[in-house]
Amino acid sequence: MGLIKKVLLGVAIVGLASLPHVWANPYYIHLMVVIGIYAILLLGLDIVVGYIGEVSLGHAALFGIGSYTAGVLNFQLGVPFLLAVPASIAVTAVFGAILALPALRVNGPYLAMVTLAFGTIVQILINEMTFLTNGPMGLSLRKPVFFGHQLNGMDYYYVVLAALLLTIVVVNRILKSYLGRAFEALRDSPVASDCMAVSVYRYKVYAFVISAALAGLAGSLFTYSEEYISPNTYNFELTILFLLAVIMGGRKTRTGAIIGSIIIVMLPNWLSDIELFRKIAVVIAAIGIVYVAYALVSRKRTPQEMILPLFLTVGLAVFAYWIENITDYRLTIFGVMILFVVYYLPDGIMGFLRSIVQKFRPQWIHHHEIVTEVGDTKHIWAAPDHPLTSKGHLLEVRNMVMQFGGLKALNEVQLEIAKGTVHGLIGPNGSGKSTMMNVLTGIYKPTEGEIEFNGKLISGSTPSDIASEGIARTFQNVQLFGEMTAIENVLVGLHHTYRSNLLGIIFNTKHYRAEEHAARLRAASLLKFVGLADLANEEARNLPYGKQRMLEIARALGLNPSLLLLDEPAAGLTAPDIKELIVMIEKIKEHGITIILIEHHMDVVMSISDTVSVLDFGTKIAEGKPAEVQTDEKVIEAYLGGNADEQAA
Ligand SMILES: Nc1ncnc2c1ncn2[C@@H]1O[C@H](COP(=O)(O)OP(=O)(O)OP(=O)(O)O)[C@@H](O)[C@H]1O
Repeated sequence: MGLIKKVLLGVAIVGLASLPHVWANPYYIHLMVVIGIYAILLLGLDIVVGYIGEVSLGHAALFGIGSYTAGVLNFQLGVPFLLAVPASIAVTAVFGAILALPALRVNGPYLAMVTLAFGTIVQILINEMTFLTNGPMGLSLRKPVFFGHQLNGMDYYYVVLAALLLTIVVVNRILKSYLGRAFEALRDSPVASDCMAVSVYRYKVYAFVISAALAGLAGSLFTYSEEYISPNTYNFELTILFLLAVIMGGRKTRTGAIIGSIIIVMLPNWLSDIELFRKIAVVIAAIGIVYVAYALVSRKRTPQEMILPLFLTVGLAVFAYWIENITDYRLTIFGVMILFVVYYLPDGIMGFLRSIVQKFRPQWIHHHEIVTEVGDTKHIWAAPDHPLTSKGHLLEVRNMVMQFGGLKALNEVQLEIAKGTVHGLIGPNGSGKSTMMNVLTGIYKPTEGEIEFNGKLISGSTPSDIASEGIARTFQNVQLFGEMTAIENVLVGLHHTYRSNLLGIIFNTKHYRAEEHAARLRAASLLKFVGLADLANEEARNLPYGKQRMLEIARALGLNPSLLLLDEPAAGLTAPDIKELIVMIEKIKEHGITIILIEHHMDVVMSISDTVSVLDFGTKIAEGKPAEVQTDEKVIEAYLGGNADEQAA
């Protein structure tokens, strides 16, 4: 953490700690407690929404489970606060897992539906299980007692503040660790994550369970704050409110969660005082005018695009002075504000503020964490996780058939790849090369046939299991983790080198720090190997196309593969870059890594391949040394049958 951030954090903590004394009104102290509690939940919800990119409509229910676990334990069994809270966290995490395990097999709208159904069921159960929950009558309890001292509202504020600060530290550590990188990676490119041995499904479930645990913590704190809980609180509206808070605050930021929480707790209050609402509306109109002026002057938006935001913000101010009673319009105003944020601030308030700060910030303040490790040639290579035990070929593909409807993209293909060789795979467009890559890496399940790798049958295994066996790949249409930096992309490739568990990350143990340091050193070395040392801290999506291809190779090497599949690595490269690529492939081979190379640049394939196989219409038509294949009549015919010039270009 930079010095400026540390100072700001220190000031914020001192400010928050002194707030209840400055503002010693019990009503406001209670509001601040609720803000803190919701912020804890939102920090967790952001892991699901912001990081893994899924929508959960079940978080109010998880919040309710946390609340009721603490409530029931205290009310029915007299369990003290310090035991009830961890129990709530654990119970909610278990419910999170029960929800996530089946639900996360589906995506998008289906996941939203499943979580919505979960929310409804939980609310009904709380209502119906009167023997435990007291049904609609609810449960009453008192604030916790610490060492014989009954806490009052102000004491409890400090309990929640401590829980919030602790949550921020824990969430920050998780999101900066290899777990957080896995979450981000699977959102940016699920297929590449799986092929880097980061199972999309498994890490989505982890993210959901961590998020549920935080909902449990928030729920249990809420029970003690309100001293009374009833089923109606944990309804659909609350779930929507939580989602809107994350979206309005801004995803992938801790500050965004706090801003979102302040908005959803305070908005009903702001909207109940007409004078206050008028002041806020004028401020919003002023911000709207400044933003519109800025967007027009910097030519970022057209005047047509700016009409609506100008109309909405200025209209809100006019409306504020026009109405006399605000209560009837509360929901409408809330809706309009949400529309505005969703349309015009898609990255939320924090995203908007950050984009402004980024423009004016000095060079030395960085958005991403800056990596200072310097690459070193001795850290590039590591022994494969699975030593080569098989005496025969490294890879054998037997009678492979891959059928899409009536089309056989691969038809009874046999392929043998000898250890330590570069095996070229060529063929006209649509001949089945990429399909073969996808079958080998488990993205497609073959219709018929077997694949044996290092003496083990891998056909039918999942992509992440196949990657863990030591098969790495690059993609024809580059599949990087766009919002992550170059070094973070390579660190995802090194995911398999971590052994520390969640506790190791949370407590930042020596062992975990050593693992992280070793991985970073190796990632920096791999970047140096592919010529990207200077671009380590650049977001992958901002790299030129040729560099993105190089980054994919570095990321794939991070997996310590025994077999590397390169799918058109020279596409989009300039002539000097292609020369460097050839040298690089030779170096990779020198280190004992076997390579399958799909390439349309014939000069590349022919100069570095030991063996070349040729596919045409899903069938292998020739195989041999490059010189033999080049003069094979069937091959010449296959290429001339297509567009020979185009193919050989
Ligand atoms: N998911 C899919 N669904 C249906 N058809 C597919 C699918 N994937 C590939 N195909 C078809 O299979 C055939 C082989 O495609 P494939 O992409 O493997 O060829 P290729 O040799 O890699 O071509 P290129 O050099 O253009 O990348 C094509 O006819 C393609 O349309």
